[in-house]
Amino acid sequence: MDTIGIAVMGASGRMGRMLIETVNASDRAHLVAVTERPGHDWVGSDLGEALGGAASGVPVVDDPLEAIVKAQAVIDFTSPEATVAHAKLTAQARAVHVIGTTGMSDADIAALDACARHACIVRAGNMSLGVNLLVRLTQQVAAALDEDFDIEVVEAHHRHKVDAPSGTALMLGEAAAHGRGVALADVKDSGRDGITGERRRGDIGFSAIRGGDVVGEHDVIFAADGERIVLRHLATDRAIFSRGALKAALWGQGRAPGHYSMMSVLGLA
Ligand SMILES: NC(=O)C1=CN([C@@H]2O[C@H](COP(=O)(O)OP(=O)(O)OC[C@H]3O[C@@H](n4cnc5c(N)ncnc54)[C@H](OP(=O)(O)O)[C@@H]3O)[C@@H](O)[C@H]2O)C=CC1
Ligand SMILES: O=C(O)C1=N[C@H](C(=O)O)C[C@H](O)C1
Repeated sequence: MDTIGIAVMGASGRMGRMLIETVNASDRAHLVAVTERPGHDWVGSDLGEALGGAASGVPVVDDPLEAIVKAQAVIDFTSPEATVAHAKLTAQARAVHVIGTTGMSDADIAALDACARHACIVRAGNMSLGVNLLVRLTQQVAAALDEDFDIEVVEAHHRHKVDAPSGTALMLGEAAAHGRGVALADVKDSGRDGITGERRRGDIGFSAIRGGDVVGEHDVIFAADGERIVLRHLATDRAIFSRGALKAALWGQGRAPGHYSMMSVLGLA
């Protein structure tokens, strides 16, 4: 069977390392190059040796274009700034761009939309099957309940995470808002502190916990007088994200240009 060539951006990161393991274990894909920032210790090395093992023949480069031109799919869990820069190059190369990076601004997303006119982008704040199913369930529950049920999204992550609310929490909030037929921007309440006043009816609240090595935990709470429904996802292994990303890279092959989500990849759209 033919395998597709993958470039992993940000190879030494928590997700970069996980993606390398997942691609190396796959019989449907192989690594062609990986990137790191200019000045990083690994740049100029063989990836296998950088990881402390045998030579792999896969170079670690600091020029994203050098990696992208070799690849049929680029998997990118880096930073918003880097991801937008990569998207422009990936669109020129007409490669599939799988984006897991979170913390994107509206301007970043508009830039990705422009790139998606030329190439297939699959982007999701969470690439796991379980979370994407939870997104669908959240929308259904929100649609079935009225505003007597207050919706709160609570998330927990490791101490190194730099953005809040998490990309997943925002996906869940969007799904709840969609189920209710409102725009999240109109009802979003994040970062409560001090004398906040009473909760506004219909708001969707967000709380973020940061600590230790928590991989990712999300609760969607529907709280009414006398009862509460809690929908929960617990991630215990980053492989759930990298397996989803590889699935998206394969799904995107030969796909028309567009800005797709994991819901399409998983058949949940
Ligand atoms: N959608 C999903 O399913 C998931 C999404 N994520 C998201 O993925 C992103 C990364 O998470 P995580 O792996 O934990 O973070 P890390 O900080 O561990 O990894 C990010 C890596 O990207 C590198 N990087 C940054 N800019 C560049 C650049 N210009 N060129 C090459 N490499 C670059 C970083 O290098 P340096 O350290 O030098 O800055 C680092 O090695 C986050 O936005 C996170 O929220 C995480 C898990 C699942
Ligand atoms: O930064 C992380 O680690 C994670 N980020 C994603 C998010 O922002 O939701 C997905 C997952 O929860 C892990």
